[in-house]
Amino acid sequence: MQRLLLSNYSLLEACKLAESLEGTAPEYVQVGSASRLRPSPSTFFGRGQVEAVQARVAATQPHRVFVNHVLSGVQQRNLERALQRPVLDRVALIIEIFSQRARTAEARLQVELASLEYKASRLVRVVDAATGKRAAFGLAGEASEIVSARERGRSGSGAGGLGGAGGQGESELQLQRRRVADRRKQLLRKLEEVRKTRGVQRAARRRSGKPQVAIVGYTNAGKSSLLSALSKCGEAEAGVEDKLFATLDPTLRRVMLPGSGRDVVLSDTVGFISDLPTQLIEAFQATLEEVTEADLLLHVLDASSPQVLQQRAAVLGVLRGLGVPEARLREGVIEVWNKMDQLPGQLAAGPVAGEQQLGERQLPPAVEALLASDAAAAGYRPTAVATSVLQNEGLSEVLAAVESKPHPAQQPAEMVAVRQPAAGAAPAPPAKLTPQVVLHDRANLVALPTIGCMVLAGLLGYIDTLLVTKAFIVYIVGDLFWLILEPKAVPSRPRVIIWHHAVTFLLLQIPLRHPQLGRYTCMDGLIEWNTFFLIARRQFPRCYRAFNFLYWATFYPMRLALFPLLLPLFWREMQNGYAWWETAAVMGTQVSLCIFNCWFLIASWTRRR
Ligand SMILES: Nc1nc2c(ncn2[C@@H]2O[C@H](COP(=O)(O)OP(=O)(O)OP(=O)(O)O)[C@@H](O)[C@H]2O)c(=O)[nH]1
Ligand SMILES: [Mg+2]
Repeated sequence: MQRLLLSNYSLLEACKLAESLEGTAPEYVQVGSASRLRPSPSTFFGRGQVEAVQARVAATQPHRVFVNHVLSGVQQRNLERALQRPVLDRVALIIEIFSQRARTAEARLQVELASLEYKASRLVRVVDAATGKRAAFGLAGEASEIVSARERGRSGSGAGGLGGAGGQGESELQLQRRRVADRRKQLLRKLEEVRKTRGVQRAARRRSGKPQVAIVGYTNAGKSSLLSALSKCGEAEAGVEDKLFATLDPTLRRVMLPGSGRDVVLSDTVGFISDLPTQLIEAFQATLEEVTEADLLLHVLDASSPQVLQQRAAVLGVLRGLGVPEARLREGVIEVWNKMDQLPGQLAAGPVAGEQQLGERQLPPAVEALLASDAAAAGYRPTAVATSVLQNEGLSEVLAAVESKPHPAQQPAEMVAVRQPAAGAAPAPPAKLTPQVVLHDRANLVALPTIGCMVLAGLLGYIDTLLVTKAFIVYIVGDLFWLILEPKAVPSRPRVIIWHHAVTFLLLQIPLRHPQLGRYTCMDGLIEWNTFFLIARRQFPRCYRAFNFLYWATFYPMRLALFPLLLPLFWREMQNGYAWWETAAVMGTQVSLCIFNCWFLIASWTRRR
């Protein structure tokens, strides 16, 4: 069993945080009040306070010590030396809780990135005094690998001499740094895929015209409970749990507004906390984009918490830090003052801070104070609703408040672009799915597999390749005219695609005259499967990963291997008594298609980057 010690900062929350670590039964020591602490740069606590903790550590023999502040690397290392135990600061503890909660691959990636960023900033050795071994802190396992090379060098100097050990130490530090940097790059790449997938899914939801409403708030305020109650999905499904950071992945549910019958999409995401580690915010960009991209925010507050005002300020701070515009904070936020049932004798559920209702009801002192301060500050005047999700009260008021908010006019789909990415991450592609594109895509989702199957059947000898050539020509001519008449039917570069179709049309004329060439043009036709995966990837965002994989798995062998391979095959065939202009047409068009494929590859890569 682990026991932890902590200093006072916000004791209640600190205890909850420490208890949130699975398998922890913490013991608390208060070494000073936050207001009176003047942090020492070397050990954070003053000498007397360190001695008090040392005495307590000697008496209780905890495995680790948790200090409920953000410590510098030096402070952490010196405290570890003084206490002879691993010391977790607030950031490390929160990251560790996140890592224990992470269930999905996406959450694990994000937590790993956060912990890597944290560790990269403090490559220090952590020693378990009890065993004398290096001990993991923060995230189990990995942390123990990252040790201070300078420390190593020093400890090795007794045996091996200063110079040699120091040099070895430095190179080891560099090695560790490089490993961290390599892994970081890898994680960023994977997370970029996640962001892209989410961006595409969001764009698809936007096209459906449903306003996006994100539930935000301090951890444990009741966000998932609200989602569960409004969407009538089960609590387990919504991830309701009485622990901090129970929710890490976004959960989306459709909810119908009773007045208009209109649907909105509600998303529940990770909860916030004061001093939320910046590493976590940056790593959770993919998840937090559900918040920054939302049309409306439902800010859930735990009205029963004595810290509710600080929590509210912390959440607003995080939202601002995420880049949510001030205008959205002023106009696009509904505050849900939850857990009203825990305030003895307090108000019945209902609006508490609508402009007319101010002061008309018996408000909890916290809300009173808030309204007074907001009135003084002027400007930030959210609609507020009091609820007790547990007792099913105030929910219809929440929906009415959502309904009353003007939703931003729907932007044209081509304007919908994913916002600025996290530092170091690549931008996701804009979603350019106009109705013209959607219609054209849908037609192709039927036509392309049909042509693809005919081509396969022709190659396997089940149907005449002349028939395949004719069907192929019908498709190419149809699509060519479609694009000439409506160039906006494709997301980009219609002229290049028109040129491609014209070249293909020309190539297909020769097997019409010489059916023996049909099997080669059938091979060319296999490419339509690749085009099908490209369009399916765009049109079925839920299956983005699968279609993306199939797209790239067929791209290289077909476009970059098969097409050039057909050049010598065509050439050999054309030696058997064809007119010179037929040879020139076949070779010229096939070379053009190879060039088109190279261009296509470069364009795809450029877009990815
Ligand atoms: N008394 C009371 N408890 C509530 C109310 N709403 C939610 N809870 C409880 O508060 C606890 C936390 O609820 P969640 O919905 O999981 O909170 P959350 O904000 O999603 O928490 P995280 O995902 O961990 O950030 C659960 O035990 C709920 O049953 C309420 O209106 N009154
Ligand atoms: Mg939750």
